[in-house]
Amino acid sequence: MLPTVEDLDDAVAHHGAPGRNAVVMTMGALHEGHATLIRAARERVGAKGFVVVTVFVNPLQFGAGEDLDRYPRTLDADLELAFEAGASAVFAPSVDEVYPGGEPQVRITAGPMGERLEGASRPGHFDGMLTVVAKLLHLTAPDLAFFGQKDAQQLALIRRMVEDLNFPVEIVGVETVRETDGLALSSRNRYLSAGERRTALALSRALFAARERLAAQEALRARATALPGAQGRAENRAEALSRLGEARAAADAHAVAQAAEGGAAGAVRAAARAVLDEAAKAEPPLTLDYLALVDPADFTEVADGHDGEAILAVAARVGSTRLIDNIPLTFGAAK
Ligand SMILES: Nc1ncnc2c1ncn2[C@@H]1O[C@H](COP(=O)(O)OP(=O)(O)OP(=O)(O)O)[C@@H](O)[C@H]1O
Ligand SMILES: CC(C)(CO)[C@@H](O)C(=O)[O-]
Ligand code: BAL
Repeated sequence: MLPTVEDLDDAVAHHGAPGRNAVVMTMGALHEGHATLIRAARERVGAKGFVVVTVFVNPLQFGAGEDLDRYPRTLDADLELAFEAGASAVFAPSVDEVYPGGEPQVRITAGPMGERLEGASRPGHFDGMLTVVAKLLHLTAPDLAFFGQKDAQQLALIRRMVEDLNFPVEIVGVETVRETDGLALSSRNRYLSAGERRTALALSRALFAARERLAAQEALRARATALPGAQGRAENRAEALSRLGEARAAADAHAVAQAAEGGAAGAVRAAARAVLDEAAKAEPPLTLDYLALVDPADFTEVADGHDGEAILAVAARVGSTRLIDNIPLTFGAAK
């Protein structure tokens, strides 16, 4: 375990493997999601590579009234999990070690993407996050840095910072790790009572319902497009289905028109919202912060006729715990 920058420098100088240095940054309270990141890093750099795991609860990215003080700190268990998963070293500095002059005067600004969704709910969060990520990239000097897609907007902003400011590092995204019932692993899940956890399952259920709705819309679209006389406008496809006398198809005519015209985005949002609306009536209830279907490049809301990649992202509060989740979706795959 390395508590100081000097220890870290020393370890990188003596044990670092040029071209095969990796970092996994965390705020501790490690779980299987973190272990997956560490394993992915070890796999990429090989047995002779050097994998540093950082454990640091960064005050800069917490707003007033957020959970900085109660954020779980479990260093002994973290060390065990990190080394078990393949870490070469764990850098776990104090706040004074990272910010010896107090809060930094100069910071990274996340820009417009950092003001949307998580940024709108947590003003200043992404500036604080990018500032510490920039510092930790300088201190650990990695060739590769691994981040989870569970924090999709964070990952997109880090990629953007690295591109915009020419950081010499490859950013690797790792798929979200979930419990068997769908709940995305998160250190903040520890705050949940059994009842709150039941309600919190609505986040992943909403995302999965949306994914299923999209698959159904895409299947309908493929079928409608393949019908004779169905070329051209969406209504032609709907009529072509009806002409065939298919009761189901006739009933679906509107959905076909919607799907063929690219109205799938609305249907996808509605499917997720229905699950979240139900959870808002549960005991304890879920309070929705946002549900958004966004372009992965800039996190702006996608238009109704969107084709290509999108991210469906959700944030909600259950009791005093705020949770986020998201899934990637591909629109127009059935063309
Ligand atoms: N379920 C998960 N699957 C994949 N990566 C994850 C998962 N949870 C966290 N990570 C990733 O681990 C890294 C460290 O995240 P962090 O320490 O904040 O954990 P967390 O569980 O997301 O905590 P929190 O509850 O505070 O959001 C980030 O890159 C994050 O995206
Ligand atoms: C990237 C990070 C370690 C920066 O503090 C944090 O935001 C996190 O754990 O996702
Ligand atoms: N996992 C993102 C870090 C945060 O919530 O502050």
